[in-house]
Amino acid sequence: MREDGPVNLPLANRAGVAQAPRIVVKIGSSSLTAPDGRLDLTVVHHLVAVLAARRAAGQQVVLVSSGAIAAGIAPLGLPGKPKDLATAQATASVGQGILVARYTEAFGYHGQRVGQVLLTAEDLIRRQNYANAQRALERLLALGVVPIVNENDTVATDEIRFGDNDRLAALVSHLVRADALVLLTDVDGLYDGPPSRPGSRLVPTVSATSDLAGVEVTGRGTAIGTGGMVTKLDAASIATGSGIPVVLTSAANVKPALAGVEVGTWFAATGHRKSARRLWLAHAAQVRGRLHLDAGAARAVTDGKRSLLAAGIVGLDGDFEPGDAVELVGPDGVVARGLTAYGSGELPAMLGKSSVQLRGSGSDAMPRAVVHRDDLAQVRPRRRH
Ligand SMILES: Nc1ncnc2c1ncn2[C@@H]1O[C@H](COP(=O)(O)OP(=O)(O)O)[C@@H](O)[C@H]1O
Ligand SMILES: N[C@@H](CCC(=O)OP(=O)(O)O)C(=O)O
Repeated sequence: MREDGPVNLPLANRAGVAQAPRIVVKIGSSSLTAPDGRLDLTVVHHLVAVLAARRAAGQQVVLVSSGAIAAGIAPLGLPGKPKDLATAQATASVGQGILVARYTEAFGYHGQRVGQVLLTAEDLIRRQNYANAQRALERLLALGVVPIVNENDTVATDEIRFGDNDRLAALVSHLVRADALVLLTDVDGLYDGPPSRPGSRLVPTVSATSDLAGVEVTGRGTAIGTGGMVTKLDAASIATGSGIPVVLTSAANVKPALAGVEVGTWFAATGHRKSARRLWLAHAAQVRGRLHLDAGAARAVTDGKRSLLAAGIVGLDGDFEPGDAVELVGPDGVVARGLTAYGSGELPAMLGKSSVQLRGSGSDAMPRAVVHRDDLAQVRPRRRH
C-alpha cells in the first residue's frame, strides 16, 4: 500500500501523465450517453481500448464511471432521467449492472479484468470504511484489475450524496494516491465562458486559483450530466490542493490526454498531500451543526490555524455530539469545518467564556479547545451551482 509519508513530487506537466505509475480516469454520464438516451457503446469501446493499452504498458488505472442512471433509463422504458430519489435509485440499480457488464466484456476482449467498487460518501467519512475501501482498491490494483468505481446510488440518501461523480473521483484519487486525475466530459476543456457562446476560448492551463478569475462556469450540464463545470472545478480544486494534477478534456480526447499530448485544460498541483482526515473534513464530512464565531476567532482558526476556544463562539445551531463534524461560521460565512469536542447540550453554557472562567465554573478541570487545530480543515469559499 502507498503509505502516508514522503511521496513523489507532483507531475510538472501533461507529458508526465504518460509515465505516471497510477492514474484515475473519470468519465461522465454526458459522454457515455448517445443522443437517443442509451448507453453509447462506441464510447465505451473506445475508452476501454485506450485504458487497456495503458494497463498493458504497465500503468495502473482506476476508472470512475458515471452512467448507471443513464444505462437504466431505456431498459425501464422511462422517458428521461428520473427526478425523484426512489426512481433514480431503482434506475441506477438496473443500469449499474448493465454498465459493469459492458465494461467486463470490453476489457475482457483485451484480456483484462475489472472489479466493481461502489462507494458512498460515508465510506470516505468514516475512518474504518475509508481504510477498507483503500485496502480493497490497493489489492485490486496489485492483482492487475481495473477497479470501476461509482457512487452507490441505490443506497445513497439525498442528504449525503455526492450526486455528481467529479468530487468522488477527486477523493478516490486521494484515496489511492494517484499521480494524476483525468476528467473526461463532453467538452474538450474548460472555456472562459459557456462553450456554446461564440467567442468563448479554451483555457489551456490553470496554475493557480487566480487563473480562474474571469472564467464563467455554470452548474448546468447536459440533460443527463450532473453539476456541469462547477463540480469539475470543485473536483480539480480538491485534487490539485492535495498535490494531484488534473487534465480536463473530452472523452474523444482520451488517447492523446493519456499519452501526455497538450489537449484540454491542465490544472497544476497547488498543494501537498493532506491527511485523509482533513480531506474528509473539508470535502466529504456530513455536518451536524454550526458554530458561529466572532471575527477574532474566525481569524484565529483561518490565518493563525489555531484551535477554537469557547470564548470566540457567539452561538450555535444543530443537534450534535462530541466528535461530530460541525461548520465554523465567521461574520462573512463558513470558514472551516472541524470535529467538536463538546456536544450541543453542554456548549451553550460555555459560550463566550474564557478558559479561566470555565475552569472556575468547575465543568472541566482543564477545559479543552472546542475544536482542536488538528481537527480543523479550512473551507475555501465554494462556487454556487
Ligand atoms: N466554462 C465552461 N467551460 C466548459 N464547459 C462548461 C462551462 N460552463 C458550463 N459548461 C458545461 O459543462 C458541461 C459538462 O458538465 P456535465 O454535463 O455535468 O458533464 P459530465 O456528465 O461529464 O459530468 C458541458 O456540456 C458544458 O456545456
Ligand atoms: N452515479 C451516477 C452519476 C451521476 C452523474 O450524472 O454524474 P456526472 O455525469 O459525472 O455528472 C450514475 O452513475 O448515474
